[in-house]
Amino acid sequence: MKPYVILNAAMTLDGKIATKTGSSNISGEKDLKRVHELRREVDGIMVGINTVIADNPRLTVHKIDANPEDNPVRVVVDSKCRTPIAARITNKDAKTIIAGANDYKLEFIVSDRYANFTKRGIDFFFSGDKRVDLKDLMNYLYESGIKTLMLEGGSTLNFSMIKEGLIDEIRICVAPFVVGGKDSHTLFDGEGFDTMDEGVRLELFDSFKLGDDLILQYKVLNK
Ligand SMILES: NC(=O)C1=CN([C@@H]2O[C@H](COP(=O)(O)OP(=O)(O)OC[C@H]3O[C@@H](n4cnc5c(N)ncnc54)[C@H](O)[C@@H]3O)[C@@H](O)[C@H]2O)C=CC1
Ligand SMILES: Nc1nc(O)c(N)c(N[C@@H]2O[C@H](COP(=O)(O)O)[C@@H](O)[C@H]2O)n1
Repeated sequence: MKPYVILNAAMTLDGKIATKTGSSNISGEKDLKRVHELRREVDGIMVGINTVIADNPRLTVHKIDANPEDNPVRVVVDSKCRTPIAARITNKDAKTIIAGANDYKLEFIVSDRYANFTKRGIDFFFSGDKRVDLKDLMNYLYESGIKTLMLEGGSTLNFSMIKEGLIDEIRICVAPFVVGGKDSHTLFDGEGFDTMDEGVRLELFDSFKLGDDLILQYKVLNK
């Protein structure tokens, strides 16, 4: 079993979610409110470790009125358990689960870092050898009560999740500017598919303007 997974992201018209320097302020104010309403609705919110390092996100509901119990469980996909102890996702605002890979587990669980994390109430889940096994992780999250999960990037995790058939819905804010750059992050990076035929098919079910931005909402078809 797996949670219902909604990928939400903001990109420029040319498909970039961050520049090569990590600059990623893309959404307008109205879109950020939409994002936080979605955060309030879901049980969990998941990002890759590079997003934690680049953005130091809170991953809580903080741009609209909310109670602490509205915050989703925060999940970081972090094979080598590199999450900085001072990262905001380790604070007490919400529960946090760090998903690591088995090859790095033994060394990590005897470290002071592990003791510090567990003292802060952070939970760990290990699966896969060198990389987190995302199917296993989805099953674990579902069994832990996370029935709806918002995926908030970045590009590498987005691609692994869609390749594994784990994304059900995609909600994209397209902002009216371009930044270019072959080293910028796009909505899906990873290794990519070789041919267009292998591409994951989507069905647009809603689109609307929000402030200056355009919101596109798709169902994922061939999972
Ligand atoms: N505009 C937007 O909506 C958003 C933009 N971003 C941007 O995305 C950038 C970060 O993206 P990325 O560098 O691609 O990193 P990422 O955040 O996708 O993290 C990828 C890392 O996760 C780990 N990982 C472990 N198991 C994995 C698996 N099975 N599959 C994939 N990854 C696995 C690996 O260490 C991998 O390098 C940042 O600059 C951030 O600002 C991130 C979220 C939203
Ligand atoms: N929807 C959206 N629009 C943007 O313009 C963004 N840069 C992001 N980024 C995601 O939101 C995280 C920051 O969350 P907090 O406000 O700190 O809680 C960031 O890490 C990305 O996952 N999203």
